[in-house]
Amino acid sequence: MAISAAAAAAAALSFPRALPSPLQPRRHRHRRRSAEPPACAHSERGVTFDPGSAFYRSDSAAGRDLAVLAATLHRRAAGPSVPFLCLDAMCGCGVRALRYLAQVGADFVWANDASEALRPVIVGNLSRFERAPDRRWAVSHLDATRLLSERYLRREYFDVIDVDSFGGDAAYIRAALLALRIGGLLYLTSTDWRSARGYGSRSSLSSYGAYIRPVPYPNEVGLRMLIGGAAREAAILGFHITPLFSYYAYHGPIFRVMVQLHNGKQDGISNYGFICHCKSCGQSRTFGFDELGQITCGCADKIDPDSITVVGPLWTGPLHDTTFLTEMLSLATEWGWANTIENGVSLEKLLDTMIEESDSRLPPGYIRLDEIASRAKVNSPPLGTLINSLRKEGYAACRSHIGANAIKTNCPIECCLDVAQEIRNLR
Ligand SMILES: C[S@@+](CC[C@H](N)C(=O)[O-])C[C@H]1O[C@@H](n2cnc3c(N)ncnc32)[C@H](O)[C@@H]1O
Repeated sequence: MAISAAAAAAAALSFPRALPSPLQPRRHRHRRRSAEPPACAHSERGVTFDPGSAFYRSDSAAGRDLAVLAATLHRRAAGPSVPFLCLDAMCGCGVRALRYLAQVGADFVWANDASEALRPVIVGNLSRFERAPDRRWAVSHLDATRLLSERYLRREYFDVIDVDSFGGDAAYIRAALLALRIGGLLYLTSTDWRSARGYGSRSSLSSYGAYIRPVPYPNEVGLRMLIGGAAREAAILGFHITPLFSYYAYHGPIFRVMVQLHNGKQDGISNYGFICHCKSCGQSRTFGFDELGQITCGCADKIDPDSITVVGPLWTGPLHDTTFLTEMLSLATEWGWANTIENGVSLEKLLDTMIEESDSRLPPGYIRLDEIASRAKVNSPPLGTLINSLRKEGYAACRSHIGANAIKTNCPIECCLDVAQEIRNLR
């Protein structure tokens, strides 16, 4: 493919020249903003921009809020001595790049989108916020893999890399991990719901190395497939990752995971294995690689091989980091973002549910109330009552931010059905 003059110029950019001094992050005293936002401006948490002709979904604002909160916490933890660098690898109109600049206070933000036609929109949005000579941003129009690989070869690493492609991000994970600083955050997005729901088992196998078949909690499987793909790529490179949060949004639908990169290969990959769901009894279990030959269900119908569905390998550990999410909620509260409802999402409610889901005692998957009701042959028990009853019995139980009318619990299914029947008998 011919390289345009703009692409060649962007490829030649590097941090030391783009930053005033690589060792002295600027204090951002001279921000220039236009007094008048354009007539067609959109706004997210007070930051105005023009989506122009770019692909832009206002519904995805909550996903961007979560990224900004996480990046800000990471920036605070990194301290001011090292420049904080963000890459929005597929920026569309540049809304994420803009928010990393304006809200995270990054020292430098690189906004890239393969489409050169978007240049006026991206540059317009960023330069309305900050113009030369003080500007802390650069715009390029390269294929994301090429940009990430070039930064890696120049040993110029980012603290946050945001990859928001159409479809799945699998093709970019390895290059993104290479261009990330150790300890840095990688925000991955997938809209590949066909793979997550098991309608494209061969496609999920080639993209994420996971053979996915339909199970009753496909959207959680979609998140676990994405984290598992990142865990496998990190292991290949001699690193490992941990998920800070995982977020499924109904619109799209969209799967987003924020993972942190750590140095050092683990012995094998922790929390990486298989989920087995039994259609006969409704129970799910996880299995590691060394239990592969023993995958079965303890229920009476185990003789029916068709009743068992195995998916994986994928991430079988917690979907989120409790401490990190708790800090995100505090920051959202500090900034006044927590108790507002934007595009139908309350960040407080969402983060509260995610914090509950992060309990390490909870296994993968969730059970829908209608399934409990039909197996227990009772009317659907109220969600809150069922959760409280299970907790009283000593089990971990909570709502799922993924399945609206479902619970996550470590209570075995038969016991869960007994509890549901007791609730109904008491009414
Ligand atoms: C889902 S949109 C990005 C939306 C944007 N991140 C937001 O939050 O509004 C995906 C963008 O990726 C760009 N794109 C697709 N493939 C790319 C590639 N290989 N490298 C760089 N950009 C790419 C498209 O031009 C498109 O603007």
